[in-house]
Amino acid sequence: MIRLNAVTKTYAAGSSRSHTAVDRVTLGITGERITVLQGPSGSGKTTLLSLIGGMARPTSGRIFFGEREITSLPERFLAELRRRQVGFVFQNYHLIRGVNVLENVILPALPLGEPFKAVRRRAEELMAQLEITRLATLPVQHLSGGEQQRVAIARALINRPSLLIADEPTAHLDSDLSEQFMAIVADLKERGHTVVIASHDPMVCRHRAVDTVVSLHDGRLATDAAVA
Ligand SMILES: Nc1ncnc2c1ncn2[C@@H]1O[C@H](COP(=O)(O)OP(=O)(O)OP(=O)(O)O)[C@@H](O)[C@H]1O
Repeated sequence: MIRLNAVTKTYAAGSSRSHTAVDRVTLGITGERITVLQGPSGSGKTTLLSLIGGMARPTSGRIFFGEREITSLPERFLAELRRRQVGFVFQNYHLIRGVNVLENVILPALPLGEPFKAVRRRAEELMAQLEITRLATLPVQHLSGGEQQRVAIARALINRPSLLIADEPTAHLDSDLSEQFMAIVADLKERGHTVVIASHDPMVCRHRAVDTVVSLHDGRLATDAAVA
């Protein structure tokens, strides 16, 4: 479903602060699978996720989303692709402060014009699965880190994205909720979605639903091992 061909991302290219975060990575992420990116802090996991999800452009190399090359698509097309096809769970959540939990979950669905009742029902189902129903009317800034993380997960799933990207999604969850997150993504996979997770969490890397673990070191791919 997603192919990266010799993709490099250099921040501040051409300046004295230039830093290559992703270095000539060639990677195929096939549909209906869960892929985990692992690697030490600073190895380029977040940068690689943002390239895969069309949030960042490579300095060189080519990226294909399905049959479509997205390497140099104009921003408005990339934004449309992200809105319709990609759900993101960011490391620091990116929730909208001053807006309650239910509204945060529902907001990404509004520009797509689906009947509000259907969106609300789906939001309520996701919130029940993630055990945040009782928080629905609270402003997000009143929540703990783990609660905010679960809101971010529900929000990422509201548009039923074909690709879910999650950056350290279990970092603030206890083991039960981490298992719950993995059960949700395993279910997404069964329903034909593709999931890419960056994680240090051994439970995530070894989870039975994970198909592929990709290791990054200094922006380079180290291994691409199938998980039994
Ligand atoms: N916007 C930026 N400008 C300059 N350098 C950056 C930028 N974003 C990331 N980097 C650098 O690129 C390298 C890779 O960062 P990245 O966040 O992709 O790593 P990571 O593996 O996700 O790390 P962590 O596990 O700590 O989140 C790091 O050395 C980081 O300092």
